[in-house]
Amino acid sequence: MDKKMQVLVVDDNEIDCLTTGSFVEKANMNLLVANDPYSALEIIANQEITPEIIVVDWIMPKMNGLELCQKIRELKFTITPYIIMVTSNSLGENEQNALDVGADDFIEKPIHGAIFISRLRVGARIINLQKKLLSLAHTDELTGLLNRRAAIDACKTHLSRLARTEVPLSHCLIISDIDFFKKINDTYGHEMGDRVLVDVSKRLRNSLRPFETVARFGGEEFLLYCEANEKEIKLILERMRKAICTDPYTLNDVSLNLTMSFGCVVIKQNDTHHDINEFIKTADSLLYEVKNAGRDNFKVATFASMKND
Ligand SMILES: Nc1nc2c(ncn2[C@@H]2O[C@H](COP(=O)(O)OP(=O)(O)OP(=O)(O)O)[C@@H](O)[C@H]2O)c(=O)[nH]1
Repeated sequence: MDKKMQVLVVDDNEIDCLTTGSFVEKANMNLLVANDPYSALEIIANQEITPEIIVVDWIMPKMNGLELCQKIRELKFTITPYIIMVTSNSLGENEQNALDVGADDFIEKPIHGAIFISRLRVGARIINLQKKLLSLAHTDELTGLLNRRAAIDACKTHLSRLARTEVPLSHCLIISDIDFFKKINDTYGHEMGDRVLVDVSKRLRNSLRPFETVARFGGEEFLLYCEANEKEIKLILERMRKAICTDPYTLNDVSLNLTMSFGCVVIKQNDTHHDINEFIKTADSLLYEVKNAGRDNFKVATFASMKND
């Protein structure tokens, strides 16, 4: 089931806030309340609960709704919130001003409950469309894994977390590639090749924890990112290698076995200022050492040791 839409109501008048809030709850949406624009900006900055629809009263002391709307539009969001401006001051010029500074909708006080709820639903439709687009832009259609662009974004997030942790930790970035994949396509056809890619994706995904990253990086190439030190990652990679090669891949009456090769760079806190592409390049060069040495194996090295090579 879809998660409830997060709606922030910003109004300095507590009674109006209660009335508007009751309509939000009637629309089966989750209500957040701010009695002044500064608290609203704090709630918006909170990473845990980003409001998706913001209902802003125009007339408020210190900062009015128009200014708040402008400030919100200067912020960066993954999903841009839908803003409904509310005012008792409904001259045509005001409506135009509100829309020009970035409001998506404009309604008059006193609020007509049923119409307001319908307008909240318009906002919810726009937010859901944005989510759908984002998911399409980030997902590999065949395997359902993150695609290359989303993988790079996810790695950047992991790296900035590593840079900020207080305990000494290390992370691992792995590039892995199915061995002789072209032969599978050539021998059994593209449909079997696709089936293999889907199955390999599942096996890789199941080998890491949910908060770690598994992405399809290219044709038969995958990027994985996890929290582990050198000793731990060797155990994880051996488990992964076995998960890939032990059970056969089947489609109709065809059943085949395959192997995979892995290059893994261990990243320490001191390395986090480097560009993500340097880590990817390093993992890739380790992968090609494995390919040249006969495949079906992994190679692990710290980023620092590879930089000094
Ligand atoms: N079925 C299928 N094949 C794909 C897809 N994307 C890429 N490929 C194929 O993957 C194959 C990759 O071949 P190569 O790069 O030569 O690699 P390989 O045969 O795995 O050889 P090594 O990596 O050296 O072990 C090519 O034949 C591509 O056409 C896809 O989405 N589906």
